[in-house]
Parts: sequence; C-alpha cells; structure tokens
Amino acid sequence: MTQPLSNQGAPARTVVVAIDGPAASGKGTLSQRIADAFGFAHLDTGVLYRAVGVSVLRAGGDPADNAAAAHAAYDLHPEHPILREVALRTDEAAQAASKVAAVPEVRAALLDFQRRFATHPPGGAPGAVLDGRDIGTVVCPDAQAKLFITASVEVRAERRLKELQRRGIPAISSDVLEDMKTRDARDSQRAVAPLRPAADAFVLDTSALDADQVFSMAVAHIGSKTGLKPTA
Ligand SMILES: Nc1ncnc2c1ncn2[C@@H]1O[C@H](COP(=O)(O)OP(=O)(O)O)[C@@H](O)[C@H]1O
Ligand SMILES: Nc1ccn([C@@H]2O[C@H](COP(=O)(O)OP(=O)(O)O)[C@@H](O)[C@H]2O)c(=O)n1
Repeated sequence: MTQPLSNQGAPARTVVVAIDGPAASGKGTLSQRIADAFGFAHLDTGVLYRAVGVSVLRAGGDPADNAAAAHAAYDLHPEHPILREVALRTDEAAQAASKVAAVPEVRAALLDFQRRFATHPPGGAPGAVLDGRDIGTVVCPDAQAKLFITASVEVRAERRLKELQRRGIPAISSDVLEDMKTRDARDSQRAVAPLRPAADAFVLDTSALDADQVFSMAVAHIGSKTGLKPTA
C-alpha cells in the first residue's frame, strides 16, 4: 500500500488507542465513539483487508493465492475508491478478507500505512484509534491503551445480522453464524499476527453490555492509562 502525503508534519508523539477483537464484537462502534470523544482520528483496519479480498475476487483470483493477494495489497492506496464501497460489508467480502489476511506479504504491505496513521494521524489529530485483530500485538505494541472487545459468537452473529438487514444487504442467520465461526477459527489459528489479546490489554466481554456501557468502561480504562478525559 502506497503512503499518503496528507498527514505529514503532525506531532512526533501521539496517543494511540488499540482496539482488537473478533468479528462484530463492537470494535468499530466503540472506536468511532472513542475517536469522537477524544478528538482522535480513527482507522478501521478491517476495511483494508476487505478491500484487498474484494480486489482479488474482482480480478477473478483466489484470495488464498499468495501472489494474487500480495499484488492487490501493494496496489491499494488510501484514496482508492474501493475503500468506501458498501460491497466491502458483505459476508463474501469478510471471508475473502480473512483469507488474504493470512498471507504474510499482505500483512507486511499494509503495516507501514497503519503505523504511519498511528504516529501521524490525519488532520493533525492528537491521537489515533485503530481497530482490528493485531493492533495491540503487532501494529502498535506500544499503544498507551489497549482494549480487546469480545462477545459470544451467537451474540455477535445476531448483531451482524441486524446490521446487514439495516444496510439492506440480504443475509441468512445461519450463514452469518457460520461465517463468524469460520473467520474466528481462521483469524485465531493463522501463523502470522493471529487474533489474540495483547498481554497488557483490557479484555471486555460485551455479550450483556450495550454500546453505552462499553463506551463508559473504555473511557474509564483509557483515562486510567493516559490521564485523558473526553473533550466532547
Ligand atoms: N455493545 C453492543 N450491544 C449491541 N449491539 C452492538 C454493541 N456494539 C456494537 N453493536 C452493533 O453490532 C454491530 C457490529 O458492531 P461493529 O462495531 O461493526 O463491530 P466490529 O467492528 O467488531 O465488527 C453493529 O450493528 C453495531 O451497531
Ligand atoms: N487488523 C486486522 C483487521 C482485519 N483483519 C482481517 O480482516 C477480516 C475482516 O475484518 P473486519 O474487522 O472488517 O471484520 P468485522 O469484525 O467487521 O466482521 C478479519 O476477519 C481478519 O481476517 C486482520 O487480519 N487484521
């Protein structure tokens, strides 16, 4: 992935919040709220892997093919229109993402952009929130605050089903549950940057918590690690 020029000149030391967890655990929802509350920039790193997966499919390739996946990852850049497509939200895109994400060259190609976003957040923001699978363990191991957001697979599948229905994307409940289980297994068992909490992460099971409760607990944790309070 080529580098953007737009976020150069930001302060050398920014606050980084790493939010990891399995599919549909609520990472994105929480990350955006944290970013808004603290005035930080937010990067949903899953979108990068989804874009690579969909690019390979559109080129008629197999997302598990290392060469095809690596080629698509090197071609991706931050202004690429595919990053804003609703097609990235489908189960097909999620499965393709999880396959390309197991290819070491793909992870390497996307690493510099993610790290640069953390150290030089766009718009000169004083901090960055990155969400994904390996932010606290690989991308930003020095992040000041790390959260690992999880929930039972049934709760997560139900949340994702409702989300897809809201977006007008056709989905079948049993397929969504199967997708979660397959991706959980693939993401946790891959050799490179597997899904797991960092040793110093705050692990939060949100199965019985609503988004407001999760947000409050996350704000308290970030405050305890950084001394910061929400500004909005
Ligand atoms: N604590 C929560 N309780 C209920 N629904 C939630 C909660 N957090 C997020 N959601 C909903 O679940 C769905 C998946 O959340 P999202 O933030 O996209 O997860 P992720 O980024 O981990 O895939 C969204 O529709 C979101 O509104
Ligand atoms: N930092 C990241 C982010 C996503 N991914 C991969 O990309 C896929 C899609 O990620 P996502 O965050 O968009 O998925 P959801 O949690 O939204 O379902 C995951 O299943 C992972 O295989 C990754 O390997 N590392």
